Amino acid sequence: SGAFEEPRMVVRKFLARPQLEGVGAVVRRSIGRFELRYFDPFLVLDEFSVTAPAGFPDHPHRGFETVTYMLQGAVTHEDFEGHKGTIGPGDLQWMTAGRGILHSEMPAAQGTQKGLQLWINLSSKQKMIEPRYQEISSKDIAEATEDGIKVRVIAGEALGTKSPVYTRTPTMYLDFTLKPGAHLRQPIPMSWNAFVYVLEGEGVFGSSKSSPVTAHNLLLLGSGDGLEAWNKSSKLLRFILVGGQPLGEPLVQFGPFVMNTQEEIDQTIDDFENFTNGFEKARHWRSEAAI
Ligand SMILES: Nc1ccc(F)c(C(=O)c2c[nH]c3ncc(Cl)cc23)c1F
Ligand SMILES: [Fe+3]
Repeated sequence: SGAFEEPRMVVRKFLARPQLEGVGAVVRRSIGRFELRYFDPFLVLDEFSVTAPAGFPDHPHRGFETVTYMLQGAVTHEDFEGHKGTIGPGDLQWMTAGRGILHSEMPAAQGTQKGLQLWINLSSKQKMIEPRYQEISSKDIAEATEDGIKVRVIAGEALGTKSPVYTRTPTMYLDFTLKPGAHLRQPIPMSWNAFVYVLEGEGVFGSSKSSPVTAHNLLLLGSGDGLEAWNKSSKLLRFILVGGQPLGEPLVQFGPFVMNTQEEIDQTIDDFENFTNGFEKARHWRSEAAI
């Protein structure tokens, strides 16, 4: 197929550096750090690394979705509704917190567990919906290969392959591995915000003349109808391409509470402290994994 009408170029690049999060866990936060507070509709992208006894003990969420994708090892999650499970290597958990979740996310095995957690904002109309989970095991994740390119379709569509994940905020989330010499052309809806996060190797993005980008770098893409990428190195290149339809709504965030007005945040804090409006079961619940 021909090149794009308007190929998206890299407009900003951030190297995500390790910082502490949870209890003793380390995350490389790219979106959500001071210099890149919100990239509508995305609130946080954490590349996390956690070794027991560290972890993410009991904490709440309201008003958005968390997408946990394991790269190595496994994490056990359990919430105040009694929903419990283990997300293993390559598995996906798409959690719609909606009106409220209280849960823990702890290492499920010895050694270092690594993965990505993306926070996607919900529209004002959807912020107080019932919590929902979409969980897909690694073997069931839609995958396609073509011309030295392998894609695992977490959300959206690529190389003619679609993910079953329902995205309340329209989102694409693609995990690409390019062999040396491979060249990718991936369409992206014109109106969506999109970024690349490099996981492994080094890649050339946007223009074939731009300089190679290495792991742990987040690339904000400018406007356009698609992304071109090249692997001009001798090693494998692995990166995620994520795009989403901007919500264009006011944002007021207080840690893991993300609403549209200060009043809604005050109400949320009140709900969490008084166990109301979706936090009822937070009154007596503690995770078994509590340290
Ligand atoms: N303090 C605090 C406050 C709010 C949180 F949501 C969290 C938290 O749970 C995480 C933040 N990044 C993450 N990456 C991966 C995983 Cl599995 C969990 C998290 C946390 F730790
Ligand atoms: Fe969480």
